[in-house]
Amino acid sequence: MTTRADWNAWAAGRETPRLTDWLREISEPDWSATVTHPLFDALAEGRLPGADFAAYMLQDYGFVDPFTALIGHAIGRAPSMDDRVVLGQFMGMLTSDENRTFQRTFEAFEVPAARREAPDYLPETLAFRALLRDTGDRGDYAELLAVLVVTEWVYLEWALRVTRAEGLHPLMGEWIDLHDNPAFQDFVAWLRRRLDEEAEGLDDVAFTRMAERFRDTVAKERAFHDAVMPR
Ligand SMILES: Cc1ncc(CO)c(N)n1
Repeated sequence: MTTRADWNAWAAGRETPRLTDWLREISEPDWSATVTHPLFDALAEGRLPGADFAAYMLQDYGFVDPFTALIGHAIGRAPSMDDRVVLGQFMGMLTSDENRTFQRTFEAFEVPAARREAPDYLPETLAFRALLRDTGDRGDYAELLAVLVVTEWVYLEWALRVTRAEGLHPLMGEWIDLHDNPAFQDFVAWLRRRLDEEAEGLDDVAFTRMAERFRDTVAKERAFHDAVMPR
């Protein structure tokens, strides 16, 4: 399912095959389950209680920490200054605007300092953190890109998909804005293009490792959002 031969067979039957389209397809049904997750509809339609939004954001901040480190690894392992510039600019946004959205959310919904400092991470959050750390420590550049393509493309897709309620809480609106704005769309397009390119030069073992990493990341996305969905 994840070999270069599988990809070649898939590509042979298509006019304009893209590696990242194939990766997405072999990651079903988890991909679509994440993009269409009811958590995002509840959030956008103003049906997610503030305390549940804050609880989700607290778990997600546990994602963002090793995710930021992973981008650092990607900047270090990138083959060119061009790539470092794009990744560095994304890192800048993440550690300024996005980081402040988290801080303001914790303040607005009165997450106690003790919970912010020592969050009770769900098993699914811990599993995602472990994947991000492992990829950051051991992954080659294509694997790092695979994780980035999943995490950012999935967020772009749900953010473009949802319908916002009028009078939505500004912080929930901000969370959507961070993931559907034109600069973010450009970044996701760049990530996809770079992974499409980098995969061409991989040997068979590295290719499968990259594709497995992509599928595993999608599975982690689905499990994380299932776990943070209030029931
Ligand atoms: C779990 C998760 N995946 C992706 C993103 C987007 O970076 C996020 N904030 N959280």
